[in-house]
Amino acid sequence: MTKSVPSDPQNSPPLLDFHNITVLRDEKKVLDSVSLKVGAGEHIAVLGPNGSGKSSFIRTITRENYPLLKKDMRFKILGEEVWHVSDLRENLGIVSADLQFTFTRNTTGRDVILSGFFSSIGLFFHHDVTAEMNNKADEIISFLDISELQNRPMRNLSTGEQRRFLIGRALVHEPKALVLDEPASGLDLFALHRFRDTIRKIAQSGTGIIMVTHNLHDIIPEISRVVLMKNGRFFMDGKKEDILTDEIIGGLFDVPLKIKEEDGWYYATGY
Ligand SMILES: Nc1ncnc2c1ncn2[C@@H]1O[C@H](COP(=O)(O)OP(=O)(O)OP(=O)(O)O)[C@@H](O)[C@H]1O
Repeated sequence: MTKSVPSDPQNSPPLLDFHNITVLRDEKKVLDSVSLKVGAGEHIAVLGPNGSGKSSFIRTITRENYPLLKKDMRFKILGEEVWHVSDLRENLGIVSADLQFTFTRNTTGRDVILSGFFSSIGLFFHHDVTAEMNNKADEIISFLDISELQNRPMRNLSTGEQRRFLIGRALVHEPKALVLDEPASGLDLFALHRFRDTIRKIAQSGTGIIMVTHNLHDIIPEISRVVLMKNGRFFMDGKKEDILTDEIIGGLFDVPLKIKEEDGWYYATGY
């Protein structure tokens, strides 16, 4: 059965409440005693260099990674410690390049969106697609402006086009938050522009955003909080304008650089 979670951010439990979480993969600590609380409806970016543990963090949210059991750990999502993965996926819309890779096949874009109702990779004979599901898919397809692409197989769509169908799939359950892993990778300038507009609209509608990235320019103006990650640890967490400075970001990536801000967007230059 689907868990019911209150939708009013003021009265909702935190989206994430992690305390002292350690994850081992082949004896390597990919997350090393991390703690992070993210409020309902909050928009945050986790920024870190290659190999810092960002994807491991996302896989821990999506319960593909499990933390070591410790006495004082907390591992809550939307107020709950224990989740069935399918319930979790209804509450969190996940978009990642990993997921996109699994969908690069003959499934049509529309079926990719509909498969979100069944937490499956594509539609199969036992999936009973109702009129209500089809109506929701139509609504999302119109919101994302992908109606002309909907009947094409995913493998014939560009990276940016595929990404929009994955966002559509993530939206079918009207999730409490979107969880985005390097969401803009592989997009050209036009696709990036469309993608950012879409994520901004979703953020403005009150859906929480948790984005991991190594690119400053993925951080949409709606994201006000930035957490820095290195070597499997979160080592700084604060307001975007306090964190995105020449010294701090230059130190994070070990390269001298200058940060520029324009209309709420941040860019690194001079490296
Ligand atoms: N299964 C595994 N076994 C051993 N080490 C692993 C495993 N998976 C990830 N790692 C290591 O854990 C560290 C964190 O990897 P992760 O993919 O989370 O980093 P990332 O910040 O997402 O990197 P990128 O930006 O390059 O995608 C890396 O050093 C990686 O080599």
